[in-house]
Amino acid sequence: MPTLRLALSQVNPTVGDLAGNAELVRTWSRRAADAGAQLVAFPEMMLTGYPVEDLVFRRSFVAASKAALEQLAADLAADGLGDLPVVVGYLDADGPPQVSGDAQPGRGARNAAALLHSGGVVATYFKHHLPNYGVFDEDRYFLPGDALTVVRVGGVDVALTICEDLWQAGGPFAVARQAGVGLVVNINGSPYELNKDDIRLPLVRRRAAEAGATIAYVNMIGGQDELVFEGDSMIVGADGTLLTRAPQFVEHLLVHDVEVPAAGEHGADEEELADGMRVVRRTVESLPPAPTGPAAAGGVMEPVADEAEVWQALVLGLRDYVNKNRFPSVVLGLSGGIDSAVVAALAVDALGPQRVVGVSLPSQHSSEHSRADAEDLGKRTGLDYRVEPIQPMVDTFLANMSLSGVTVENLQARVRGVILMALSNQEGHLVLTTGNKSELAVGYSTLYGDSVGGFNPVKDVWKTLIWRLAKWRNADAASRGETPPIPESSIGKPPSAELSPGQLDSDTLPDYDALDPILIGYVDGDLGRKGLLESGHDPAVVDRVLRMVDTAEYKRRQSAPGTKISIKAFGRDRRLPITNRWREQG
Ligand SMILES: Nc1ncnc2c1ncn2[C@@H]1O[C@H](COP(=O)(O)OP(=O)(O)OC[C@H]2O[C@@H]([n+]3cccc(C(=O)O)c3)[C@H](O)[C@@H]2O)[C@@H](O)[C@H]1O
Ligand SMILES: Nc1ncnc2c1ncn2[C@@H]1O[C@H](COP(=O)(O)OP(=O)(O)OP(=O)(O)O)[C@@H](O)[C@H]1O
Ligand SMILES: NC(=O)CC[C@H](N)C(=O)O
Repeated sequence: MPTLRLALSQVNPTVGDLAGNAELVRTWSRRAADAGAQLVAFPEMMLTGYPVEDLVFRRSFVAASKAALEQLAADLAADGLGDLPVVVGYLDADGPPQVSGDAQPGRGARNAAALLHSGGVVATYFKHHLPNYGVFDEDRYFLPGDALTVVRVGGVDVALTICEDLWQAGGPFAVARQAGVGLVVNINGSPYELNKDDIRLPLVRRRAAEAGATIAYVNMIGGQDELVFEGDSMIVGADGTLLTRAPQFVEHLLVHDVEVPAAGEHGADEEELADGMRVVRRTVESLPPAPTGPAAAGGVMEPVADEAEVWQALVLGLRDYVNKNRFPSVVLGLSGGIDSAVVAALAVDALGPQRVVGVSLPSQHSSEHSRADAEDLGKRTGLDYRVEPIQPMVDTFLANMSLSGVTVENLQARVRGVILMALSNQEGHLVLTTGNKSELAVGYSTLYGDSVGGFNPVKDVWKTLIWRLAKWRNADAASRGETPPIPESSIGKPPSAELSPGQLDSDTLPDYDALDPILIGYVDGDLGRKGLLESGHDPAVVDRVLRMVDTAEYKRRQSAPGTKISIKAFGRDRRLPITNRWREQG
């Protein structure tokens, strides 16, 4: 059987940066060539970044993507890489003009892959299965392709496929079997969700069986607004053997020698096969010489603990949001509580302590331990720690307006928000907001107060998971002989907003140990009241919690973006009307 040395480039593109992304392809193709690769693959929509959303409707953007692809092919040849087949994702269009005012906006646009060789585009493939659920809206943007592209590379038939093609049975992988291909390259923009890697491997195995071929799966890494991509690139043999698997959340060149059956008789250039799909065949004439030595061992990355995985996802999501939007630094309020402590530790891991400003904003209700814990966090992490007392400003409001009760509670949170935004305007920091998913679910935050900010690293993290993350991060530091970043007393103390004397979260909310399972069932699991009661929850608590969730939609709709880590994050994953009289019954 012929052996082909594959290189999968698990890289971090930036949406809209066509020149920068093309440069990444050139750099990583050079690395692949230096490693002796005979075919290198890059992720879905590599040239444009992913997802590009309504940029698809910009004719100028589509034209720029196509031009960048042609230019890239020429540049690779000029770099001396003309012999190396390079598979790269990009945005194409072969339909009528795209204007968002059209009856069918975006029709004609294609989520495409190209194989570049000898200075040109040898073959293109258009994604067949378009995901249109959860965070994906690809029916809004793209037309599905109806042809499987098969390229003969060094005596092996290689089929090109894109992400969702792998998630559905039938279509390209079934056609690949009929076409007798030896290898299917699948390029991805598959966003992270906790435990998705456990689904991905069996899925790739199923498709290997369906196609009767080796599968080379390459996924991007990096943050893009609310999504973070983890990589998890891998190669699985036709018999389901996991041959190699890349680490998550880091750029990586996965190089592996695969033995693939030699291609048979060359079929017709175009023929109709199963599922109404055609096969289009192309040939790459020359290849880099077969490598003399073995490929450096790619290895098989073992899964890590859930907390470690989520921590890495949150760090990368935050780092890329800050850096790709070109913020020099971030600022957040440090209350001495667990949420702001975890966000500060994430920010320090993402950006380094010199790019994180933490501000203690004490009022007359702030306890001594809160101030001390905030200061202790500052010392442990080395961030830029500051103190800005808010009581004089709150008192000025109260001297000029007659306010009482919750209004005064919210006033304190809002004065803090004003101060953080002032520091942002004055010094250029991005404000991080710290509300966890449980608080967002029940609306336990002050609009334009503690919810103020441009990005929320823990938006999709349930409160009970916040505690687990804090404990894991501290233990991880201790195991390396480092100072744990989060003060133990911030982890142990009962949660409190400290907006009125002796206030505790438990005055208003059920304990988080009782609250979170109900919220997880209702939000992540889409259970109704009946389903929640069948799961054994107290009916009175369920009714109270569901009401809080339903009536807090207006707060969530105005909330800052934050990294998705769960199966259903607030935002695009869960779209509900704000004006809504429907309440769960019986
Ligand atoms: N449907 C709708 N569409 C648009 N806006 C709507 C609305 N319904 C109310 N509103 C507006 O929202 C206002 C009420 O919201 P808001 O001003 O936020 O105030 P509200 O939700 O009444 O109070 C905030 C609660 O969060 C607690 N809190 C605050 C800060 C931090 C923490 C924490 O521990 O993390 C907890 C605080 O103790 C208090 O119980 C209304 O006065 C109205 O202006
Ligand atoms: N005294 C304070 N000094 C600085 N920031 C504060 C202070 N109090 C609240 N904040 C900010 O407002 C956010 C909401 O905090 P709050 O104490 O009201 O409840 P929380 O959701 O339990 O958060 P945490 O666990 O961080 O205390 C905090 O995470 C912090 O960013
Ligand atoms: N870009 C895509 O087609 C992604 C869809 C796929 N179900 C995934 O999450 O991996």
